[in-house]
Amino acid sequence: MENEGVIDTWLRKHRLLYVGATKHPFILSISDGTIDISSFKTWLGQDYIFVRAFVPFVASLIVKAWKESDDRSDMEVILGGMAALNDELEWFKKEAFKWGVQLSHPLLPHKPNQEYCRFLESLMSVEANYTVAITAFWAIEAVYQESFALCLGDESRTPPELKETCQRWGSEAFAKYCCSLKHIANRRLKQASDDELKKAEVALLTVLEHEVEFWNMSRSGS
Ligand SMILES: Cc1ncc(CNC=O)c(N)n1
Repeated sequence: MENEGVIDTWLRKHRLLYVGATKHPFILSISDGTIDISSFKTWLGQDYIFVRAFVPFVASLIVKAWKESDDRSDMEVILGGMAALNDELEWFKKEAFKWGVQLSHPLLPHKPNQEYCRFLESLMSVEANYTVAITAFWAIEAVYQESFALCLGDESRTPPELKETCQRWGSEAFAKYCCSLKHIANRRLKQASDDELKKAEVALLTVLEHEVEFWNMSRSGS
C-alpha cells in the first residue's frame, strides 16, 4: 500500500479553495442547466486563448522532463497531453463556429486570462523547477477534469448542446491522464527539498486562484 501522497495532503489543507475552483457557480450553472449561453461563449473564446498559451507551457515541460526526469515515462505522459492539445485547438475552432464565436481578430484576453497566461510563462523559463511546474500542470488539468465530470453525473441537467464540451475534460480517459500526472508530481514531491516543496505548494494555490478568477471572468463576461 502506498501512503497518501503530498498532493492529497495539500488538497485537504486547502480544501475550501479546491472546492471553490472545482464547484464554481459557472460549472454548477452548466450542471443544473441554468447557464447563460453568453457566459459559455465568453468562456469558449477566452479558453481558446488560454489553451494556445498552454501549448508552449506543456512544451517546456517536455524539455524539463527530458533533461531532468529519472523516469522515462514522464515525457511520454506529457507528450500524450500535448497530442490531445492538438485535437483540442481544432475542437475549439469547430465549437466556436457552431456558436458564432469569433476566434480571430477582435478576440483579446481579459485581465484574469492575461494574468493566468503570465503565470504559465513564469513556469516556462529554463530556471523554473520541473517539480514545481509538473505540480502546477497537474492542478491545471485536474480542476477541469473534476469540474466537467460534475456536469456529466447522473443528477446533472447539463444542456445536450454542452455535453460534448463536458466530455472533453470530464471523460474517464481524461481522468486517467490526470491520475498519471498526479503520480509523477507525487513521486517528484516525495524527493523534493523543502524549498521545492514550498514553491510547489504555492504554485498549486496560485493555479487554484487563477482557475477561480477564470470562471468568474467567464460568468460575468468581463
Ligand atoms: C483555464 C483552463 N484551465 C485548464 C484547462 C484544461 N487544460 C487544457 O485544456 C483549460 N482548458 N483552461
